[in-house]
Amino acid sequence: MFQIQRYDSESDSTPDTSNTGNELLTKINERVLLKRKRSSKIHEEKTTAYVEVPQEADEIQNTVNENSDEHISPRESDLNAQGVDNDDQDLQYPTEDFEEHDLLLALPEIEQPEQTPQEAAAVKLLGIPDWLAHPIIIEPDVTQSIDHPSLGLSERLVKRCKALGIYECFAVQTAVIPLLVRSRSLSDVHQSPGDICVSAPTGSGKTLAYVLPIIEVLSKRIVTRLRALIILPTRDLVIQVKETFEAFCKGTSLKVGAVTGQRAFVHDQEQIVGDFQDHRLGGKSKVDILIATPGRLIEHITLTPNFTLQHLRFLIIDEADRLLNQSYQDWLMHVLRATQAGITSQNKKDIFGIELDSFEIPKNDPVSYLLMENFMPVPKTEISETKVPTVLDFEFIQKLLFSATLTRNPEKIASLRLINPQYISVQASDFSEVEIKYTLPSSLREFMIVTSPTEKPLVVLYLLHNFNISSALCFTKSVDSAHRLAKLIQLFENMYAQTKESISTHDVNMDEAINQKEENSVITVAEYSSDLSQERRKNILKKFKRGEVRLLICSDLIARGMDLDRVDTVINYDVPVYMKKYVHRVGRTARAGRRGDAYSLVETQEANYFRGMLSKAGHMDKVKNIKINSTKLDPLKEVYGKSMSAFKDYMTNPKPSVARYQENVSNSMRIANEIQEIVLDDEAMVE
Ligand SMILES: Nc1ncnc2c1ncn2[C@@H]1O[C@H](COP(=O)(O)OP(=O)(O)OP(=O)(O)O)[C@@H](O)[C@H]1O
Repeated sequence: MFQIQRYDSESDSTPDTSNTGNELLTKINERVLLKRKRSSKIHEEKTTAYVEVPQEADEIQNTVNENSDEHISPRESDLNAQGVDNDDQDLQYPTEDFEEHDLLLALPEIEQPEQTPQEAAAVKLLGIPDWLAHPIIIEPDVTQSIDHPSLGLSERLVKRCKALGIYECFAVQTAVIPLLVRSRSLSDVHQSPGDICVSAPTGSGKTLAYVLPIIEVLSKRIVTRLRALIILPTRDLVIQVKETFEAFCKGTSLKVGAVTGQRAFVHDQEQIVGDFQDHRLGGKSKVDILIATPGRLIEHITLTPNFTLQHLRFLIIDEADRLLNQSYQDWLMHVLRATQAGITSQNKKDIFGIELDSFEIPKNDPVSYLLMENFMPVPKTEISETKVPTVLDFEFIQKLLFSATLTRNPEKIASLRLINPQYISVQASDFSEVEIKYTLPSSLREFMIVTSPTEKPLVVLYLLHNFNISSALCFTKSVDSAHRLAKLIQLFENMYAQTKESISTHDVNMDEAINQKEENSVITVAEYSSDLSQERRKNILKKFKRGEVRLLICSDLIARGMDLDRVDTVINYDVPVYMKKYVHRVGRTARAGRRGDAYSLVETQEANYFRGMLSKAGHMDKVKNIKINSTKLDPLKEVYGKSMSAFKDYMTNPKPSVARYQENVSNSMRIANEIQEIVLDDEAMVE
């Protein structure tokens, strides 16, 4: 065994030639150096082939090449003579380079310069920040009685919860509610309340985890100001969350508003701002809590006079990973800027055209706590207690991110400028790193059925008629397929109903079947997609919730966040290409601890990909393979054949309403394709 010795400039000046260790070390160093030189030369050649080299650099390069002989290092010629690394012989280097590199060889002892804060921040950005890498793990079965003092909920709110059937807090609520309610009474007003990222499975109760504490904290307020803003990706979700807030706000004076692109802009304005002639930022807010989609929100920030986010106490980004992946993601920058309060918001002048007074100071909300505090001692309210005017204005806003598949992309997280963040993750503590990303409800059973494309509708019908399904969602890959499948199943059910009434299948009247209303079917089916008006969608959801519609055939519009508590089964008619989408779709069942089943119909050629996707997510062993023997489908085949003919008839001989539908389909297909591309991009970024 030879000894490795320190090699430094001093020992180099007085080399001990008798020391074989040092000789070896010298050789090693020189070989390393030659290799390094070779690779840098190769790299140089590669780069010069593509990159325009500045003239100066070109000249240096030429000089080196012209005088190459003079630049052969003495040590290199020695090595050449010894036959070491013959393949390096064609390389020649300037001597100065050797000297420069000598100190960096085999046993370097270089003093590391201290990282500047900027460098440290940049390094941090490259990897997952520590707080995100080490979540606070909450076991899914942790619960707490709703009136337990640790939650800090008032008697009034506890009573309201009980009236609405909430007696215990779920795990995510047990963890998050005390953090938010307690921060209200922090005695140290110089400390920011701290932002929170929450990842918890679908249906685990994330909505109430922010609804209850927001109501609790804000119900102490005296004047109406916009203090809580909840941002969601779709209109349907905005409506759903608004309804939840309204239900729990009952009995308080809190006012809840919602803005989406659904209604006229002026209607929105009238709903949220009392007076937009007289400039008093926020002074005339009509709402305490606003729920919005990002697009319409930005419109209000830019175009609605007196609409301000300066009073915000809570900023909630629900379905955060979806929102942060939106292609029009700069909404976030606008929102964060708009939250900047008072005299530091000079930049708002340029961005939003804020009016300035004669001293070049932006005209402020005359009752803004922050502004008044600059001139006089102002009484603190419970709500303003935690507000800390600091260099970064948005520090006194508590930001909360919620998702079942929270992004761990550091760049996205950085864009939120989180302050003292905590990451709370609801999952079994023995879960692996992969599973942290995709935690599914434990009450969910998952199955896959490998089948041919032509048998898929029959398999759906077989499941519906044999698997004791009372309320199901069936996901297709596009709006168009949702419509076609819904029509086909409706026709089948109408004909099936007729055969049930013991009319011979030969007597089935196709026209009658086509015109029959869905109520006459054995299983009532409806389509739910972005093709339908908001009003129609609302009605369909109502019917579904009442049990009047048993099967909803839908596009991915409903895949995220929608809470339909009756759903006992999810069918993936077309399997999703991304795991994230799979998680959200199957998460429409098995909610709030109830049981639920998910069936994925996988076409033979998709099977490998689908299995690969599940294995990559560490989820393969959770999905059971079931086989449906073709003979089991036989009893359905006769009626199915007839309904198929009726369906073809329906598609090829368009009645006026069908013609309208076909026109709609081609329009919506075009739009859907465009959207699909954006969505695919977004999802791909996440995967
Ligand atoms: N403490 C509770 N007790 C009983 N039911 C609850 C409780 N908390 C929430 N729920 C119910 O559980 C269902 C799912 O809740 P919620 O929609 O908030 O889930 P989620 O975690 O947001 O799911 P997703 O990720 O799919 O959006 C809702 O119907 C809700 O009313």
